[in-house]
Amino acid sequence: MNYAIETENLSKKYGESFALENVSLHIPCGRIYGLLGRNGAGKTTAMRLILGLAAPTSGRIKLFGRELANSDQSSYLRIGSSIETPGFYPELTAAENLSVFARLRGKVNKKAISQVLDLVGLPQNKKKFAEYSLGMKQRLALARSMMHDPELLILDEPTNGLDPIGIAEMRQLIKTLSCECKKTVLVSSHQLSEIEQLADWIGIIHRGKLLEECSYEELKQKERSGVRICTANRDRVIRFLTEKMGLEKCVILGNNEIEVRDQTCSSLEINKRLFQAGLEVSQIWILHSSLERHFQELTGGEGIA
Ligand SMILES: Nc1ncnc2c1ncn2[C@@H]1O[C@H](COP(=O)(O)OP(=O)(O)OP(=O)(O)O)[C@@H](O)[C@H]1O
Repeated sequence: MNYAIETENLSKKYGESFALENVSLHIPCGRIYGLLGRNGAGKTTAMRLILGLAAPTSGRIKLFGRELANSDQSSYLRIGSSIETPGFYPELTAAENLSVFARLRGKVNKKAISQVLDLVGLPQNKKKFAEYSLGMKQRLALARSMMHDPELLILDEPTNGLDPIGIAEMRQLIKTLSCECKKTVLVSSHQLSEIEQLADWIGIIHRGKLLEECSYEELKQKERSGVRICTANRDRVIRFLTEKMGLEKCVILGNNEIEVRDQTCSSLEINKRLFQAGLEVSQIWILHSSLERHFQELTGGEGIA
């Protein structure tokens, strides 16, 4: 597989603390890669290191298959990014703002500005940036990162602060950029549902460490089901399940609740055996585990968002 970005044991220390510790990322070309983690997990730090905005403490970064070397910054020209809160001039319109940033890059292509504003769905009118809604500001930030038609987009929490409709629109826009414009996208979020609906590849980062990296399909396979039992005889039921039925993965959830994560036995069978043993069950139901629980397990119970 070809990777747009590869990092090898990338670490960043601030004082004595690791913001990022031995993180090896693999972002496949042409895909949407979601970097998922709680606030402070290290997502922005990873992106800043990849973009050369901060120097790693140790580790290596490859962009488009080439090791980043101080003398050669050409790979950065192939990247567009929107990281942290991008600054715009409040008294200028969207097109005027983009024109200023284009000038900083060396050339102003009015057609490209107009095209990119169309692409992100921003009207080309006299409205000033100061009068923009948050959603429009986010779109303009995306437009700015796209102006030079980069192959790779690095977007730090692009849906932050947006309402549900704005989130859905931004998601659709990113998908269009990937599917129709063939861009590689690295996008971060602390929202599990967001990444779940957007990304083809997912990296889960927690306290500076990459806990898991896999395709969306692989992650989906980790969803598993179980059986939840509500009973006043919790301790007797759990003894029966483990000793008499040989079910190993039984977890106490509360005073009256048990979860059987062992999938060797159906809920029907469990119910029947408990009934035959005279153990009263007030409720029993099949549980389809969500990815959220998988993450909770990965992060030692903390969950994602
Ligand atoms: N310049 C800095 N100096 C000191 N500590 C920093 C600096 N930048 C980040 N950190 C610390 O590194 C850790 C990771 O921060 P980072 O911003 O990368 O997390 P994040 O996953 O992007 O979080 P958020 O979703 O809140 O933006 C945090 O503990 C943060 O306080």
